[in-house]
Amino acid sequence: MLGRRHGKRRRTTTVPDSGLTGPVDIPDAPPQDQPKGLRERLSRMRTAVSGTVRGLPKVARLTWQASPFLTIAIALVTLLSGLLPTVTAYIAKLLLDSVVAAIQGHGSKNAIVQVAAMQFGVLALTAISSSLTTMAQGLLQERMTLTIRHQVMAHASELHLAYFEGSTSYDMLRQAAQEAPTRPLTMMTSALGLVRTTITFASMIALLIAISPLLALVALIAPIPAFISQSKYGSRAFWMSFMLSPIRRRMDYLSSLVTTDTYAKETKLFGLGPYFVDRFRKLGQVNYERQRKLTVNRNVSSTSWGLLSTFAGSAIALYIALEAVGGRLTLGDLALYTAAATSVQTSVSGLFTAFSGMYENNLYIDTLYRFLGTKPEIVAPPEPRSLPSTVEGHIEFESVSFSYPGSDERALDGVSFEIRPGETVAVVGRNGAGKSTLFKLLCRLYDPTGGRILLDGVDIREFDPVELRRRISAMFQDYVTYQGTAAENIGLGDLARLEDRPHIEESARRAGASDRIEQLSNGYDSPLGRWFDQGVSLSGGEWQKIALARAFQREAPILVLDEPTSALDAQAEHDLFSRLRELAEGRTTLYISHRFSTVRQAERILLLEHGKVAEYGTHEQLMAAKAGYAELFTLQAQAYLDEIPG
Ligand SMILES: Nc1ncnc2c1ncn2[C@@H]1O[C@H](COP(=O)(O)OP(=O)(O)OP(=O)(O)O)[C@@H](O)[C@H]1O
Repeated sequence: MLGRRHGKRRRTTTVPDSGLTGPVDIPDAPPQDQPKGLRERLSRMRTAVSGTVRGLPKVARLTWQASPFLTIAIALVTLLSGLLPTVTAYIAKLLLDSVVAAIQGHGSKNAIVQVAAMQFGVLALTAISSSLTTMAQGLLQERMTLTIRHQVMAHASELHLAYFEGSTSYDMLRQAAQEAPTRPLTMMTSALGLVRTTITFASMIALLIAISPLLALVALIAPIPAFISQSKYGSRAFWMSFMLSPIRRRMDYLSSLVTTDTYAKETKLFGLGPYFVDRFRKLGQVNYERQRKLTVNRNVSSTSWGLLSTFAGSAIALYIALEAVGGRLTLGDLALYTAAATSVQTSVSGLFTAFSGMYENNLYIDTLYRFLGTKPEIVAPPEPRSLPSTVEGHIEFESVSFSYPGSDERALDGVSFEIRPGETVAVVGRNGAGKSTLFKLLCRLYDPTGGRILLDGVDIREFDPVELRRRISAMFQDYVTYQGTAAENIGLGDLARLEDRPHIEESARRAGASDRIEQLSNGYDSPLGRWFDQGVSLSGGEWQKIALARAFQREAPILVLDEPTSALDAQAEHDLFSRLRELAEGRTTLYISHRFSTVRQAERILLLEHGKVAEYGTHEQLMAAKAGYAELFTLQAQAYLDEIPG
């Protein structure tokens, strides 16, 4: 599954899908994707700004939902800390001026002490506000992560199966679950950082204007070259990260092939380890080279342009120094300007960094909201029909067709048949004939693209899907092996009886799992799976019996089993089918099997071929018809009979 998904994601690049073979490089950015001139860069920036600004209210709402108190605290502290650098610089100027005045004999020590006390106050406030910010951010992060993970889980549990099976939506879900929980706070912090820097910036400029409007203007203009270079490389960095993400994904995949227990057996068997490691190394090298070029270019460029700004700053500092010597400005003004010019310069680059961080985080948050905005496709109708607790189990398929989302092929094509209440039907057919699909439609994991399915004469879409599924006990081919105790593994089949031990033991007995469970050191309380220190590793067949027991745990009027004995030994299979008669008593039962010895025990047999019903009837009828079923049956029987002497 993992492999298939990784494959599908990579259509946008020229690299072969899986990354397991082929060139280990990524193409250069196509020219149309790189902004050409300053105007285009500015227009891109405008789009980015408006998108990001639109994202802000959502983030603010999320933060507020997580904790109104902490949100207010962070906002207040941010506003305060935006003013502090300006106040600090201004106090430094006052201190210097009062020292000079005292030296020149027309000031008092008292004034110096007063300014020094003020300076202490501001510095203390700076320290307190910074530690308050750290604390509030830490707490808010915890609460927001919890809130968002909770929302993602709750929403994912509502979504239809098809959502989980598409590669694009899978990507979205993965991002929403893994990346998004930390992003809103980072975005909020960046936004507040932006506000703080803007306040510092504006107040510094105001201070400078008070000294000299010309100086304020120069201080504003000086950082522009650095800003332009930042913007150029900033957008390249986004682009690069987009281009590199397929490479990173492939690296993750290769790494998981070598480090995950489920793959380890085969990796060793085929001697694939060194090959995968080598591919990983080569991809890593490409990744690093691209990053290195960008990082070096970005830094060389921003340093050179930055030097220009530094030069302008120094020239003005010199001008002020000369003005101070001439007595037109004070020494304090000189100190203030130097502090302000530096601060304005760092503010400009701070503004950019904060904004580019916000832009990136907003992309993740956008994904989160797109995910949370995805509507579940299989929902209850506005006024669902009520289902009696004991449905009869009369099932009818009426010209049912179905294609999987994104596929043109019909997995089911005009399928019509009827199962009488309490009847047992075996569904047979070659691989890919549509058997499992039929079961998925019956459980309403998908809706037919054509035709309808009736339960006791009512279209199943008229029921609440949750209610409908309560009437069905099912086991699919790819059943889950829960990392939990044996009792939990079975109990999860019916939440209402999760802790009903006698019932769980009875379900295990029905599935033929009880003997093995009772042998375990802690019986039903033994942990199964490798997550536990003393977890028991069961064999494939033993796990299948547990999964069967889980299906039997729910005593529903319809029983649906997809290859229930594929991993069972001959004896266990025989025992199960002997018991199935008793288990199927009074229930409509459908099972898929490739073993004709078990298939013939069903009351009726449905043969599917290429998504269509080819034959439907009793074993005797289908054998007498001497068509597809008879052929398959004879083929399998022959293989055994040939071996029987005489
Ligand atoms: N999740 C899916 N998305 C897209 N196509 C699918 C999906 N699951 C199955 N298919 C396609 O639908 C067709 C029918 O598959 P289905 O699983 O119903 O076959 P089956 O008869 O149960 O086969 P098998 O005996 O191998 O279990 C196949 O061609 C398969 O490729």
